[in-house]
Amino acid sequence: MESIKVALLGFGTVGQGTFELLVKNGDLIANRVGAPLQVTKIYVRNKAKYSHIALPEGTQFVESVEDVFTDPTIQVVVEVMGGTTFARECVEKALTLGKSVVTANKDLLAEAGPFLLDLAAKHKVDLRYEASVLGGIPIIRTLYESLAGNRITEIVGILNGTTNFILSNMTEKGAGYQEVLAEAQALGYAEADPTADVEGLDAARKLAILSSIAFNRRIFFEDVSVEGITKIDATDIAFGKEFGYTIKLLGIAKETKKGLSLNVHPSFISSDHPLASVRGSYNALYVKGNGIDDAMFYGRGAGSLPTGSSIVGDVMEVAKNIRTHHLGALQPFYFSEKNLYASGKIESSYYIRILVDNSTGVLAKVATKLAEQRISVQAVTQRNESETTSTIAIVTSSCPRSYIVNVINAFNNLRVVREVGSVIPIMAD
Ligand SMILES: NC(=O)C1=CN([C@@H]2O[C@H](COP(=O)(O)OP(=O)(O)OC[C@H]3O[C@@H](n4cnc5c(N)ncnc54)[C@H](OP(=O)(O)O)[C@@H]3O)[C@@H](O)[C@H]2O)C=CC1
Ligand SMILES: N[C@@H](CC=O)C(=O)O
Repeated sequence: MESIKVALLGFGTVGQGTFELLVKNGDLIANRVGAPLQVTKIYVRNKAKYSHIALPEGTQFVESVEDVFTDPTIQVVVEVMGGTTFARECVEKALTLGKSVVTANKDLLAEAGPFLLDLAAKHKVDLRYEASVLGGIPIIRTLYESLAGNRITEIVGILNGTTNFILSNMTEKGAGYQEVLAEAQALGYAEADPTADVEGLDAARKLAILSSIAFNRRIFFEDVSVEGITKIDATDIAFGKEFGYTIKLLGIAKETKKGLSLNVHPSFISSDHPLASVRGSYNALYVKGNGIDDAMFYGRGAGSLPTGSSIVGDVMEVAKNIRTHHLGALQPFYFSEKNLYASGKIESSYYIRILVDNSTGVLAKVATKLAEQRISVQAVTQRNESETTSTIAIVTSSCPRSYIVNVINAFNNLRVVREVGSVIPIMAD
């Protein structure tokens, strides 16, 4: 039986996980596809870097990407380099040459996904990207196919493994931010530039990709309002625990009467909420649909083999389509013209932390400012920091974000307030 030839572009964490699975599960994969899959070429910039790796017969490293494009036997190109410039050139070229593409590149998908999907359809080839969102959790195809009969109203998720690993370790072990970030990098969870993880950009890209499918719109990274975890510190985590909350970086896309709102920001959630128990590099997505009601998808959101698992699943689907002449059958369905509601205008309860002078009546002054903005308080706690200062942590009732912006301005003008620290939305159960 003739094998289906595959090329890898890039051989880092994900490239190596993909290759390992294709080799070690080769028999099983061949049986399931109906033909063996063979990686014949792996494009890398510098072969010498990989000289310690013994490749099986029939697989070679190449240092020119043209060796892949000019090889007519290669039908599937797996792009696992990352970035949006060279990677985009390669993906466009492969599709235009009639080669199907599988990629894990959320940066590229969130920037140009709709364009690339149209290009794939035009050239009657497949573009698959399961690995671009939630690592090993099969969510793209689930939304695309299994949940296609639902009108989806909301998706809420922990979409980034690195930040979840950092926040879990800070919460459970009292670990320091920098130390845990370095560990996440060593484990292969973080992006080449981890700013994308900790500033929430990676989660925002994933939310754009998921929302495009769930809400049938062309949604891009720029449509998402983003805030990362860099301002969260141990004090907030400790106060959160006192109030019964756990901190998570959430991606939330919600249909409202005014349109779709898309937000990524740190959020307190009740410690009893199922998302609170999603720890370490695990990710999860909550989906609300008018048929399924609520469903939660959970698993490893990053790492070599989990992400490789999603890539291999996609390569197998493409290979089956090659065998059955069904390439290009999976068309994107962008048909909704609904407006985006200004993201960032989140109505919810909020946690506010302020540093104040230890003067008489300080709590009453703070309460007056809250009342003036029509904000009612659910809980409040005060902790002495020194002889002259203390921290006040407040949990408000649900109110529009604009009320919170106003009260923060008012606090900043209050002489007894030394500093307004964190302001964190609290997700309703
Ligand atoms: N790590 C993870 O858990 C996940 C990653 N992803 C995505 O998968 C993709 C790859 O990530 P990951 O494997 O972690 O990244 P790595 O940095 O580990 O690997 C990237 C590989 O691509 C190569 N590469 C980068 N740029 C070029 C280029 N211009 N020409 C040739 N080779 C290039 C690198 O080569 P060199 O060694 O020469 O730099 C390296 O081999 C990214 O899009 C990432 O966002 C998606 C889900 C999970
Ligand atoms: N850096 C990403 C990798 C997977 O997408 C993450 O931490 O989730």
